[in-house]
Amino acid sequence: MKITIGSDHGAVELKEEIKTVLADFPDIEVKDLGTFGDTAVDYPDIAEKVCQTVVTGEADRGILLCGTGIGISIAANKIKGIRAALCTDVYSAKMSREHNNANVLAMGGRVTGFGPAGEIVKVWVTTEFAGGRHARRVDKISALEKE
Ligand SMILES: O=C(CO)[C@H](O)[C@H](O)COP(=O)(O)O
Repeated sequence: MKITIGSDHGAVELKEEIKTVLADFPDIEVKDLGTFGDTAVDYPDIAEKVCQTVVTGEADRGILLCGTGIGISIAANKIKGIRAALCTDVYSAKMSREHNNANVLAMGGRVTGFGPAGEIVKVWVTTEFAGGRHARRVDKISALEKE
């Protein structure tokens, strides 16, 4: 699985931690689109860069981080084809895959600690979409993009 990751300046350290967690998954290839330092950047720009790789198929999924995860998930969900889930707990992360087929995981570097974030990422990358009744609902989300 190819995963593109990106953060604003509010979550650079969490991004590094998540890359360490994902390094334990031999089948996962991670591409980091930044940011890489303390200099402030605007989270919609990062959301756009990462989400473009998902909608074009260059990446299978994306992980987006900002201070709270809120702004970057709002921005991501403006992009057609993106289903970004802001997660602060393992159960939501699991359901975001199983029920919502989320193709982007968002978290907040100023909200979620390294330990919980690692557990969230692990379950998010290993949980498959359940389909069935959930597919009908996800299709209805896609239909909303056309309205
Ligand atoms: O969480 C965020 C968006 O939801 C951003 O990381 C946050 O707004 C950045 O703030 P600042 O420029 O004060 O570091």
